[in-house]
Amino acid sequence: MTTLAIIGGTGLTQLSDLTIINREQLDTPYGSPSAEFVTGELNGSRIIFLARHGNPHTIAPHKINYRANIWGLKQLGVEQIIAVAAVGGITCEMAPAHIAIPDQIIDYSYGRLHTFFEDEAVQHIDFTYPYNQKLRSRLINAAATANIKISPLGTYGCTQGPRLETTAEIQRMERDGCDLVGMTGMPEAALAKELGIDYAAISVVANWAAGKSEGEITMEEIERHLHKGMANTAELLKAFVG
Ligand SMILES: CSC[C@H]1O[C@H](OP(=O)(O)O)[C@H](O)[C@@H]1O
Ligand code: HPA
Repeated sequence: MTTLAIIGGTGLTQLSDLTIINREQLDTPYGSPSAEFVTGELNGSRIIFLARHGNPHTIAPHKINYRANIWGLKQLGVEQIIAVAAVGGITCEMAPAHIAIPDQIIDYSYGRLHTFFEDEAVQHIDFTYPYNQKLRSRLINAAATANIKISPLGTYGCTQGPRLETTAEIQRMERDGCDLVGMTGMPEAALAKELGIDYAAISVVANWAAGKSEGEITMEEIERHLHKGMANTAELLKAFVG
């Protein structure tokens, strides 16, 4: 049986529907992962859960030890990852609380430890399709089963954070072709690909990106929209594993 992991981000530090079987703290050659790896049953299926920012949420996006997280999951035999990430919505379909299954990435982050291939013979992985197409299709089908409206495509732009973007930055990202903006999609997706783990993402829109609505972005609106978006995400995940 394929071992599936779910990585939770902002608004998803734990899966409330998970029946916990085991919690494991791991060390890796790359240092400590963000949190303990939680094994449990979700809708009758065995999964491993990891809180990307720690539990409680204390690790900023640029401080996450992405290599330790992905290495730890590989050590536990994980072959597939569904990553859940809060995002800002850039294009008009990506309204707050909406869910998208992105198909492309543009990486604007910098200075992150972003590869496992440093000290040995250089390896260049193919990254034409950063997200696994079969996992994406399964997520899209699961959304239909659970009757949740989603966008089946979208380009995710990964910024450095932790600050949010300026209006001009978002305008430039839109010209580049980004539909969504977040801070953690990279190097997470590329590291999974380097280790041969199938990876797909659920992007949950927390707010209109900077300059796409009146005024400034508030944490209050982010929390409100995420509350709704994460309730749908929980249903989507149950349909996906069920
Ligand atoms: C204002 S919330 C920003 C925070 O939320 C996202 O986290 P994650 O991708 O782990 O859900 C975003 O990337 C930022 O880290
Ligand atoms: O507006 C945003 N920008 C970057 N990351 C985010 N995560 C949630 N909202 C945002």
